[in-house]
Amino acid sequence: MTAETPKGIVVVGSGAFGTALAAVASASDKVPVTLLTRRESVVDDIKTSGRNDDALPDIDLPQSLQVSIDPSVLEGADIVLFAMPSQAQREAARSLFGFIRPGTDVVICAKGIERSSGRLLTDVVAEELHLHNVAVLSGPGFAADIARGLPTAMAVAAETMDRAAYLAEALSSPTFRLYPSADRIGVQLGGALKNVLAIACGIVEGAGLGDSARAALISRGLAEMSRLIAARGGDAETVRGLSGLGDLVLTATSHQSRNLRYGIAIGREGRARTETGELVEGAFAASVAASVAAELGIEMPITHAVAAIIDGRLDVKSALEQLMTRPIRQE
Ligand SMILES: NC(=O)C1=CN([C@@H]2O[C@H](COP(=O)(O)OP(=O)(O)OC[C@H]3O[C@@H](n4cnc5c(N)ncnc54)[C@H](OP(=O)(O)O)[C@@H]3O)[C@@H](O)[C@H]2O)C=CC1
Ligand SMILES: O=C(CO)COP(=O)(O)O
Repeated sequence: MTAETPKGIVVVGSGAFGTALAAVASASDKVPVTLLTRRESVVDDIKTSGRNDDALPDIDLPQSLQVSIDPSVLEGADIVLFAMPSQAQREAARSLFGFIRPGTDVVICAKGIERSSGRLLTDVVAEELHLHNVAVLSGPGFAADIARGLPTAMAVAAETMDRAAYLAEALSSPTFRLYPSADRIGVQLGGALKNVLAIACGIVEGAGLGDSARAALISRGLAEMSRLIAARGGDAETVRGLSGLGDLVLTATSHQSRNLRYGIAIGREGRARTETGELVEGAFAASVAASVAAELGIEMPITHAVAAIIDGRLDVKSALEQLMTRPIRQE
């Protein structure tokens, strides 16, 4: 482990996850933490009530947490967490480029793939910020649980294991434990693909297809994840970890998950809804993951079925028939 300690952490994005990460990082009082928001109302709420009720209702935030609307706070940070939705990461990086110092550790805290290009978010943000040390934090943990101080463990992957260990040490607290990894591809694709599979599990639940079908989806879904991770140059073993199996089990079974709830609504109605009503990362990831898999010649039948249902090309009944009548293969 490294003896280096950060001087300041800024979390960009005052939604549920950004607020939770800022809360847990400042609760340990190791280093000054600022939540950077775009909304004056969030600054007012946190300063007057000590809460961000829009994002995390009824959760008291640590008094030491600072909040600002001024991007120049980034100039004093050596660790910056990017906690906005996947499809907003490029735009956020572009708009903040002039404020982030060279050498800053930027950590992506979103679960997705760029929809327009199929690229990993670490590559997208590195390109916009002209940085190479862009890391990713992912794994099982609902924002409300993290902010309440319930025990949570996630993975943080960086360019080197040393850098990941430094970030894990800097961002962990007695209730939030980070495991370092050098597999940015595996950790990132695990986080993005588990959302697609959580939608599939929701469809199964909503359509009343039973718990046995859910278990089959989790298991075969993991096989899809590991194939794509390996084909993109990651370590297929990463899928057994927090950002693969861990997060898939959480989001495929907990009704706190927006992806699962979206899938349940589809399963009940028999076809996709055009409006998700809240952020559903898997609805963005499904078709791009299916296209990337097709380009690489990787079989991902569950991902393809979810993409086709969401795009309105297939109803739930036909998707199930297609999946169940595929040629029998060795597991
Ligand atoms: N919620 C959870 O339990 C968890 C979420 N995640 C991941 O975290 C990511 C964010 O999710 P979550 O926090 O739930 O989403 P929310 O919908 O709660 O919040 C998203 C936030 O992103 C901000 N935002 C959007 N675009 C930009 C931008 N260009 N620059 C700065 N801020 C921006 C919005 O700010 P504004 O209000 O100003 O519009 C909003 O506050 C997702 O990828 C999700 O998968 C990961 C683990 C747990
Ligand atoms: O990623 C999450 C928990 O690990 C949050 O899941 P949802 O985005 O489905 O709510």
